[in-house]
Amino acid sequence: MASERSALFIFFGGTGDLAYRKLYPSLFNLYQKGTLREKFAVVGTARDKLTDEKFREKVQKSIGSDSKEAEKFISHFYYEAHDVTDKAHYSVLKERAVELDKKYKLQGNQIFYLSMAPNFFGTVAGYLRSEGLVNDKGFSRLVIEKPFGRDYDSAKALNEALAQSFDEEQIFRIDHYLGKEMIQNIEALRFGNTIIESLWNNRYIDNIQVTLSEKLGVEERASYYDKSGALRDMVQNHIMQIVSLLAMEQPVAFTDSDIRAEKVKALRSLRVYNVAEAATNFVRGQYDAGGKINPYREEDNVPADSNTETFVAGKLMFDNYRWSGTPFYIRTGKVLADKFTRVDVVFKKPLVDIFSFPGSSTSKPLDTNVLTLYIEPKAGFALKINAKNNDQGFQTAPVTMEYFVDPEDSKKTPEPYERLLHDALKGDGTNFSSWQEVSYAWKFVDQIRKVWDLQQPNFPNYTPGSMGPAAADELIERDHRQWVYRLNK
Ligand SMILES: NC(=O)C1=CN([C@@H]2O[C@H](COP(=O)(O)OP(=O)(O)OC[C@H]3O[C@@H](n4cnc5c(N)ncnc54)[C@H](OP(=O)(O)O)[C@@H]3O)[C@@H](O)[C@H]2O)C=CC1
Ligand SMILES: O=C1O[C@H](COP(=O)(O)O)[C@@H](O)[C@H](O)[C@H]1O
Repeated sequence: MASERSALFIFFGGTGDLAYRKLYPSLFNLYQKGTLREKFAVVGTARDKLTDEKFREKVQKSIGSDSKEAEKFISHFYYEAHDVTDKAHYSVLKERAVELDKKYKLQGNQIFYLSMAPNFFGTVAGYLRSEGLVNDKGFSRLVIEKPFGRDYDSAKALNEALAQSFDEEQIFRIDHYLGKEMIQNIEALRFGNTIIESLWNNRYIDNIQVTLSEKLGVEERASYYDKSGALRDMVQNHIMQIVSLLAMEQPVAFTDSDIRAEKVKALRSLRVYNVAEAATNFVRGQYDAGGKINPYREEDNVPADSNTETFVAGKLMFDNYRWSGTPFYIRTGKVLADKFTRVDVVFKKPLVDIFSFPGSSTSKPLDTNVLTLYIEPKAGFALKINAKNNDQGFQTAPVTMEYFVDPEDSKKTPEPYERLLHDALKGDGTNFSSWQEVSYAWKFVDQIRKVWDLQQPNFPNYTPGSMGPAAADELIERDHRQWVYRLNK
């Protein structure tokens, strides 16, 4: 059993899709594992008028269990109809908080989870402080969903608003990719293995490829997505976080402040493109019709002339000693060939290939060594190396050494939101984005956006089930390279 933690959770947006689909089931997992037991309470808030009983019924449905344990868990849930813009009503929340703190012996510990439209984040944070909900008896932490702004300026304004009420150590900016098992494994793999970290630089690595591929379209989130696009939705946060973990130097210690410091240093050395560079190094796409899929422009809540990108590919360059000259290629998109996330680390070939030489028929040229980190759906690593084939003669052939997490063990792997809620309870910010990380990521992404906003895209330009527009292949082929994951044409 895990050690028990005590806290009051107040969810703003407590009746929303994310709360029911991810947050309450994650809390239930923490309950089953003993992190939450007796000393916790949850207040769900939204404008809808629900009784505690009705809310508990909905939570029970969301956790998909009516066991005795589930019943006990749900008895810790309460509901308060609350419009976050109604300043006067925060006193009602405060009364509830005080009452529940006493009832469950919560020692003043509070987690305020903002799971609602981001335009409310500043308002809620301000009223939590001004109306006296934030106390200094225990801890008061603010967990914030994405998106954190829509460009650097709006993110900065939001951060300044939050900073008036909460210190940086109290703010936990969610990036659910940081809660994924194999993303967390990047640090273990790099800093736990001399054979990997000693080669982890521009002398041995030719390029790194990060692919976040989605099979589904925008589904019911189109009204949000159409104002965001893939660059803001996936690149500014998830991809920039993955890239910074891949690029950073070894932290002094495995602590949140040391890791964040190294990620920030890496992001500071990321080359921020000028207009011409941004136009050359980034491509965008929007899906057309294909199979049973309608074109993006015909999705519900998408304008018929939408120029929102549903695909991005780009090349990132770090100007530092470790990475100078080694590109990081990234891509992400909706309705692509499959749902998966992977990182391919492509090593340089030996300077001299003694097994094949012009005119020789003895061996094919050596293949490239590739280390693939499979993030999802399968979790593991594979290393492609050259070996002698099993023959009388002497020919080399690529073979793969691989490790995959056993599917049975995978089922026990905590969901990202479970890990992140657990970390927030512990006060561990390692797997949350710091303001500095967010700000450098926006500064980089803003330059791409600036160029794209000036030019009309030629949309739609890719077929569902493909790996994006032809321009994504051209981007990498121009450098005489190829995507490691590609479809047979
Ligand atoms: N859903 C998802 O898969 C993901 C969501 N996110 C982020 O999580 C956050 C929540 O998303 P999601 O759950 O999908 O959103 P929903 O639209 O499903 O839920 C919004 C919630 O906010 C409440 N709300 C809206 N206006 C007010 C108000 N003035 N006062 C009080 N409550 C209000 C709504 O209830 P009511 O209308 O009754 O007030 C509802 O509970 C967003 O920031 C989103 O970007 C991030 C990643 C994935
Ligand atoms: O943050 C987001 O992520 C999801 C993809 O997450 P995953 O864990 O399923 O890979 C994406 O669909 C969504 O558009 C975006 O907002």
